[in-house]
This record gives sequence, structure tokens and C-alpha cells, in this order.
Amino acid sequence: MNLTRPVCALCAAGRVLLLVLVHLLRLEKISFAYFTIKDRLPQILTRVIDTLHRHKNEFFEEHGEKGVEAEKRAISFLSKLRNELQTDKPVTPLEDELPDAALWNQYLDYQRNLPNGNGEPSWFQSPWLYVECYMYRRIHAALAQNPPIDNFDVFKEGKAQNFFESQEAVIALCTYFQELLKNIKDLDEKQLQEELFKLLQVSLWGNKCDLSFSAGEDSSQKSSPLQSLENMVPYILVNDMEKVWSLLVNAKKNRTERSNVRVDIILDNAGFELVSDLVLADFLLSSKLADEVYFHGKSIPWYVSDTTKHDFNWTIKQLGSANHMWMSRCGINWEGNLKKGVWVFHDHMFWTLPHDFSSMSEVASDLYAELQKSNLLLFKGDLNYRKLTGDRKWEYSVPFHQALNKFHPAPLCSLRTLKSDTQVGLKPGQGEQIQASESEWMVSGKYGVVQFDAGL
Ligand SMILES: O=P(O)(O)OC[C@@]1(O)O[C@H](CO)[C@@H](O)[C@@H]1O
Ligand SMILES: [Mn+2]
Repeated sequence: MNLTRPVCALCAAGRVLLLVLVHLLRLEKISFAYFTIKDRLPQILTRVIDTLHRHKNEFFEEHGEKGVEAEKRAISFLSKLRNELQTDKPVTPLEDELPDAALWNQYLDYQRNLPNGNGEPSWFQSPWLYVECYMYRRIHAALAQNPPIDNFDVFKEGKAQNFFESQEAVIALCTYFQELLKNIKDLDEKQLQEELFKLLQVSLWGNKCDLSFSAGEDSSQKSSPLQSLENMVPYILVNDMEKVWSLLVNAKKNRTERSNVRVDIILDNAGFELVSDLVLADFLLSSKLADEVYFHGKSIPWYVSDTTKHDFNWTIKQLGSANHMWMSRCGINWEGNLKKGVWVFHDHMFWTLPHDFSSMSEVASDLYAELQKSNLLLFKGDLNYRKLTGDRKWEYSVPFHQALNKFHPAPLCSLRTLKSDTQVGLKPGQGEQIQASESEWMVSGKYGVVQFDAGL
């Protein structure tokens, strides 16, 4: 099967019936998207409104009455949005003049004209991926249209809290890594491979810590992830780490003075996950498996915990000024990498559009061309996986390459914990077997994949 999924193609009364059916028939696949729209998204909107309320005094102190007026307008915009969502109103064109508005409105037209669509796009009738992205874009508009509070990131507090609550795990990881650096030059190939595999797994499991999945509730990494890696190996459903290793080793061997080995990390969540990605990136440089790492983040606040440029720089600063020797050593080195230009942060509006990646070459040819310069693209997280595979209800055994639908700027690997019901590239029967004993396996975050595609 190969169909995009409306959230739920039922009218209001039908939805009540569906609730009962979901319960009786355990239709998990319908329920996850449905409950996300019905429960999780309004919960996120309520938290956003509450955050603005709590910052009222701060807005007043910074901007006077103008700040308070802007806060009121943003809250009323967001309350209207929540009401539109909860009453399944049509998706409306964006009315702001931000640079991506025209692309969003074209995409709405495209949804309207889909031959097998459900008529006028609306919150419960349209594809889940689309309406969920649209909500975050409207949250952005609520602030961006209301100066002087237009630069306020409503998710910033939550991201910072997640970082601080993961402190113990961050210390454990930085300490482990700085110890490793002491003798990294003496490691043979086998040992280097082992260390790469460890840090890939830390980065993979770091993806459990996202805040949109938990609707903003605490989702930090409490203990050292390094301790439990071995026990978690059985939960990696597709494990292509060997392929990633071969690619990097070959690239290193074929490297010339003029051709640097470049790895790109398409980032996901700030907090512990971001630290795990930065450690992996440092390892790639320190082991000389790569010469440069490009990071791709979001240009607007997105899916609660996704990394913006501000989060990226803030995290590195926090580490650099930490009262812990190894943490601060990491932060200072990473700042140095950015200054030297061996680490580069990029953002692009395409990452916060509703389009899946197969349309990147058309919609954002500049970004596609940029990714083509890379030797390896590491895509972090669940949302990136949904966009890589077009968020379709594929058979589990459909090859990853096929699901990518001609998206092949460079060899790529997805590091993703399963938090939505799309999965490809499994062995025949593998998905069905887990499903039989664990109905929540695709949405619990307990399972993960390190899934590679070599390209053409
Ligand atoms: O991309 P991430 O951070 O791994 O996950 C994002 C996520 O929590 O948001 C959606 C749920 O609303 C799902 O796609 C996914 O589970
Ligand atoms: Mn995320």
C-alpha cells in the first residue's frame, strides 16, 4: 500500500464512533495520528499560550505597554488556532508576509486539488504530517507578526530545561569522550570502529528525548546512555552501522588534498540529543574519519524541541562555561571548530515546510545542491524519517531506497527511534512478528533504526 494518510476521514459524529471502535478494535494505526491531532496538539497550544501569559511581566519590562499588547494579540491568534483545530475547520491560507508564506499557500492548493483527497483540507481530514507542520508554522506566525515580541521562542524554556535535566548524562558522555580523545591516535581500525558504533548508538537513543512526543512533558536523559547500549542492541531493527563505517573508511582512503571528507548532520532535538550529535561530530573529526561537519537546523521554532541556530550556539556556550572540566573542554573545543570553519551551522526554510524530501530538488534546489557536496548525510529523528519516506503507510518490507522516492543527494543514513507508524526496510515478517506481541512498537520510542542508503 502506498497512500498518504488523512488524520481521520470522518465527520464529528463519526469521530465519536471511531473512538469507540478504536477502543474495541484496537486500530492503533488510525489512533496515533488521530490522538495526536485531537489531544497532543491542543495540549501543546495550551502550553504555548500559558508560556506567553507567564512572560507578560518580562514583555512589559522590556517593551512597556507595546509588549503587553503584542502578547495579547499573539494569545488571541493562538486561541483562535486551537479552536479551528478542535472544531475541524478548514486549513486557511497564511496571511503573513514571511518568506515561506507563498510556498505554504501553494502547498494548500496542491492539497485541495489532490485527485484522491478528501475535499477542502481540514485538521482531521488532511494528511497528519501536513496539518502538524502547519500548526507549528501558525505558532510561528502568532509571534512573528507581533513585534516587539517577534523574536520570542515559545519553546526556549522547555529546551533549556531538558538540557539542564540531562546534566548527569551530558557529564557522563563528555567525560567518556575526553578520556577517549587522550589516546585516540593509538587506536587501531577495529577499536575506532567500535567507538564509532558506540557514539552512533548514543546519538540514536538520544532521539528518545523529544518534547513534541511528550507534548512538552519532561523527556530528558537521566542516566548515562553508555551503560545500557549493549542491552539495547536487540531493539535496533535495522542496523547498517557497518555500511556507515565502510563508507567513511573508503572516503578517507580516497581523500586527496583538494577533496575533503564532509559529513552533514540534519539535526533534530536540542537538549541531550544535540549533545550526543556534537560528540559524534567531534569524534568524526578527531578520528580523521571526516575533515568537516555541516549541521542543519531549523530556522524557526519547530516541533517543540527542534534545534535552531540559537539553541545550537546556546548549548555550546553552556558546555563551554560549565563548572565541570570535561564538559567545558567539549564546549571550548566545539567553539574552536566553529571558528576554524571545520564545523558549519546551516539553516534553510525547506526544513520547516510540509513537503517531503523527494520534492527538495524542485522546491529547494539550492539546499539539494548543498547536500550533494557531502560524503554522508546523517538524518536524525522521527520527523526526518517521515519526510524521507513520504510518511506513507508502506509495507514494512519495502526497500528504504524505494521509499526515498528518488531523494538521493548523497549516501545517507537515518538514525531514528520509532515514534510514528511508518517503517520500511524490515525483513519479511519482522514487523508483523513484533506487532503480534507489542502493539505499540511503532510509537513507543523503544525501537530504533540505523538505516543506510548508498544512493544511485
Ligand atoms: O522528529 P522527532 O523529534 O524524533 O519526533 C517528532 C515527533 O515526536 O513528533 C511527531 C508526533 O507529534 C512524531 O512524528 C514524532 O514522534
Ligand atoms: Mn524533533
